[in-house]
This record gives sequence, C-alpha cells and structure tokens, in this order.
Amino acid sequence: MATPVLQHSQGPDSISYLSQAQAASVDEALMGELGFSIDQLMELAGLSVASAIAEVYGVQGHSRVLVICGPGNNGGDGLVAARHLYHFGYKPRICYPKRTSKPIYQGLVTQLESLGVPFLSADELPSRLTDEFDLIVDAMFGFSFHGIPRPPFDSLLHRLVVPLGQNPKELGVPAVVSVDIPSGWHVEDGDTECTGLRPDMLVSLTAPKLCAKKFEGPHHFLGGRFVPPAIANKYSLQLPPYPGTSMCVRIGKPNQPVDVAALRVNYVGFELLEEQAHGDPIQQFKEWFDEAVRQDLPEPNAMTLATANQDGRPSARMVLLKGFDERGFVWYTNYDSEKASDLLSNPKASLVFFWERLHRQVRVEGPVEKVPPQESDEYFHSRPRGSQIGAMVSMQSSVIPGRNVLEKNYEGLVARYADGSPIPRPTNWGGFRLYPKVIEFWQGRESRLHDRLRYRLVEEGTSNQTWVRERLSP
Ligand SMILES: NC(=O)C1=CN([C@@H]2O[C@H](COP(=O)(O)OP(=O)(O)OC[C@H]3O[C@@H](n4cnc5c(N)ncnc54)[C@H](OP(=O)(O)O)[C@@H]3O)[C@@H](O)[C@H]2O)[C@H](O)CC1
Ligand SMILES: Cc1cc2nc3c(=O)[nH]c(=O)nc-3n(C[C@H](O)[C@H](O)[C@H](O)COP(=O)(O)O)c2cc1C
Ligand SMILES: Cc1ncc(COP(=O)(O)O)c(C=O)c1O
Ligand SMILES: [K+]
Repeated sequence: MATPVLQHSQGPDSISYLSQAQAASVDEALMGELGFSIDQLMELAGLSVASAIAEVYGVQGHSRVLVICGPGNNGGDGLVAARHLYHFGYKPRICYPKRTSKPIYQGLVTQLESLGVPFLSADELPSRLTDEFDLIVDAMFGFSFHGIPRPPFDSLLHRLVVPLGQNPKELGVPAVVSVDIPSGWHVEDGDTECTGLRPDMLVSLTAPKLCAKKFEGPHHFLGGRFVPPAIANKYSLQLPPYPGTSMCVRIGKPNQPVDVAALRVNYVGFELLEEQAHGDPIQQFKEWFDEAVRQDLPEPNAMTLATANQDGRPSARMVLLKGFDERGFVWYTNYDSEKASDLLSNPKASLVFFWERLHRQVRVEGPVEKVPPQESDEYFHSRPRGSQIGAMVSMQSSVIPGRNVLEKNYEGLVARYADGSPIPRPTNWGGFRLYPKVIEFWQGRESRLHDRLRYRLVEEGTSNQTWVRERLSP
C-alpha cells in the first residue's frame, strides 16, 4: 500500500494539527497495519482523559463528575474515562442517551454497572448542573462529527453553553472537559459562530485536530500515548514527549494567572488522638516514619534543618535523616559548611518533616553534637563511591569560579581510587546528632482544626527525665 503523504498544519511549539480526513487516516493505519484493536486504543484514550482530569481537577472538590457520552468512539472514550475516574476516587455518573448494541460498548456499560456507577437520562439532570456536579466530561462527538448537532444532543449541548461575557457559575454550569473535540465544533474550523461550547479543558487524542488551534481555555492536554514511531514518521507527526510514565502531557502553558491565594488543600481522613499516640515520642516518630516509607512517599527522610549563627541570624535547608533512636536524629554534612559553622558556635537546631500525602508534620528541637568519628566513618563508607569522592571534592558553601573545578577534581580522584582501594573519610565531613527536647506531631484535620501533640522532655533531678505530652491548639 502506498504511504499517504499528508500535509498537516504545524502549531505552536511545532505540534502537528490534523484535519478530519488525516485523523481518520491515522486511525485506520493504527487499526490496520499497526495491529491495534479499537478496544486497546479506546482504553488508552480513556485512561489519558482520566489522568489529565486528575492532574487539573483534584478529587477533593471535583469528585461529582457527569460524563455525557455520544453514540460513537468519542462516547466510548467517555465510558472508559468514567471507569478510571471511579478507580481514582471520583464519583462519576453517566448520561448515555443513544446507546449502540456493539459488544465493546455493552461491555463498557456492564463494567460501569458492576461498579455501581449510575446512568442518568437527560430528564434526570438537575436544571442547575452545579447543584449536583463539579465537572462535566463532554464525550459526545469526536473527529467524525459533521453538520449541526441533532437531538437529543442538541439540547444537552445547549445546557453547557455559556454565552460570551456571562458567568458559568451564575448559570449553574460546572467546568467542562472536552474529549478530543469540543462537541458541536467543526472538526477543522472550530466554533465558527462563537455560540458553542467553551470548555475549560480539552484533551486531544493521538494528535490535536485543527479546531484545537481555536481552543482558548486554560488547560490543553494531549493523550493517547500509543503512537508508534512508524506512524509518527509516516505522517511526519510532531508530538511533544510525554513526561516519565504519564499518560498525558500539557500542551502549551496554562494561560490563566495562578491564583496563589486560592491554593489550598483540605486535610481530611486522618486523626491523632491521645489514646492512639505512644507515650514515647521516638516510638511515635517510628510509627509515622514507617508509615511514610510504606506509603512510598518521595524521600520520606528529607527534613528541613534550621540553625542560627552566634548573632541569632537563622537559616534553613534540607538534609537527609540517616538514623534515629532514643538518643536522637542524625544527618551528615561538611563540617566547614555554613550550617556546621552555625552549629559549632550555637549548637542548637530544629528539624521539620512534612509528609504531604499523609497530611503530617513533625517538628523536633534540641541541642546538637557531632557524632563520634567511628560512626561517621561507618556511614561514609556505606555511601556510593561517587558520593564519597563528591564529599572530598566539595568545599561546601564556599564560592567557586565554575562547575569545571568540581569536575576536574572529581575526575582526578576517580583515577586515583580506580583500583577500588578504600576512600578515606575527609576529616571535615561527618555527622551531627540532635538530642530532642521537644517533638511535636501535627496531623492535618478538616477546617484547619488540626491535631497537635507536643512532647517535652522534663528533667526531674539529674538522672530522671520524662516526656510530658500536651495538646496544642491548631
Ligand atoms: N486513533 C484515534 O484517534 C482514536 C480515537 N478515538 C476516539 O474516537 C473518536 C472518533 O470516533 P468516531 O466513532 O469515528 O466518531 P465520533 O465519536 O466523533 O462520532 C460519530 C457518531 O456521532 C454521530 N454524529 C455525527 N454527527 C452528528 C450530528 N451532527 N448530530 C448527532 N450525531 C452525530 C454519528 O452518527 P451518523 O449517523 O452521523 O454517522 C456517529 O454515531 C475520536 O474523536 C476519539 O475521541 C478512539 O477512542 C481511540 C483511538
Ligand atoms: C532533599 C535534599 C536533601 C539534602 N541532604 C543533604 C544532606 O544530607 N547533607 C548535606 O550536607 N546537604 C544536603 N542537601 C543540600 C543542602 O540543602 C544544602 O544545600 C547544603 O548542605 C549547604 O547548606 P549550608 O550552606 O546551609 O551549609 C540536601 C538538599 C536537598 C534538597
Ligand atoms: C551535599 C550532600 N551531602 C550529603 C547528602 C546526604 O545524602 P547521602 O549521604 O545519602 O548521599 C546529600 C543529599 O542530597 C547532599 O546533597
Ligand atoms: K467531545
């Protein structure tokens, strides 16, 4: 078969935009010579849509999702997205007024029904959609749409349209996420009359269609991470790389200014009550730390270390916790660094851990001492050899003329220790231990009414020390 040469349009950042015929041709190639089945492509497309939604509209505050599905594959993408949203913790409901009897769609409906996802008729939708929904997924029409919308989709679409200059909230219209094409738009020319849908988010699939150039909402994503190089080359498709293992990628920057003051998370789902907490704060710390590790949090041992110099000038930076027990909390660093200079002249510090996903913070305060040299030796030699050499090279916190200084010294030392002989610990590199006098556990709760349990070490005579626990107001 001859390779079709497609003239497609390039957009910002050299992304390809496809015409209606090109979109259909790519689709055909994927399901023809490339061996994909429609179920596979639809599953990946629907997962992309759900992932993009989760990136922008967190489940807290946007759990009530209405997915409106059309009669074709765009509607199928909506059904798949609804299933993934359910598993992500959302509470999707579906409006699917024109079903088909094809087995693939029946299967998707059965899967949703088995999850207890409700199907609503158009008549069952509230007159103000915002009364019952935080988000609408528009999966009515995709790239095969032509003409003007016919019933029952015409009136459904009409309910989502916010005339220019009007406030969606006042009209009771939630944020709209369109799958592949804002439904009702011409696939190539867009919303020519400026009377149609104006979605907040568009998730283009495979490659954006020409109408996407007219999209002015704040969130444009690309999904459908299944385009093999063979197809990309054959159609000269320029597509942005997907980050890491993500199923979707943002196209262009959000064009709305970020309302920093409105960024907030509501802390729900956990509590820290006196009857559950350990009497010993180190045991309590161990419980929370183990939980943070079990939950696979990124760098659970990363902590902020705050110090102050002799004049009381504070400074803070991240370090890694490398051990803790009844004596205290240990980290390693350069003894000529700024933090070390603070600690050697003013040996007191404060540590802060923040385990975001668990809505937990731990604060620790107390005097600090260097750990014994043997302890530093042991830890130093447990590090990767590259980091051992890195510690020799870095005169931490001193000004250097350029990166090349580090690299040159590093290469020299790598050559010197190429025989695998032990690398001696630099005498100016080692650990500090903070001996805790105060440890506070903070558990985020609803309406900012957090739980705070503070443990204070109280000395009774010279040998008797006990931890006193108090609840603090949030
Ligand atoms: N590789 C890919 O790009 C993939 C894309 N996917 C998704 O599939 C759609 C395209 O799906 P398709 O089934 O070809 O078409 P649509 O979903 O756009 O809709 C076709 C149905 O809509 C009816 N239709 C068309 N125009 C109207 C209108 N004016 N009023 C009412 N109904 C209309 C049409 O009926 P006809 O009687 O007119 O034929 C069809 O029933 C693509 O956009 C992606 O979302 C895959 O999921 C994955 C691979
Ligand atoms: C997550 C994270 C962990 C870090 N861990 C350490 C550490 O354990 N020891 C260290 O010396 N620097 C560590 N750093 C670098 C420090 O934050 C800091 O840049 C460096 O120690 C110099 O600080 P100072 O000039 O205040 O002494 C870490 C940085 C980050 C972001
Ligand atoms: C300069 C420096 N030293 C020490 C550490 C501690 O890490 P590790 O001992 O695990 O290499 C870090 C961690 O980021 C660091 O940046
Ligand atoms: K759509």
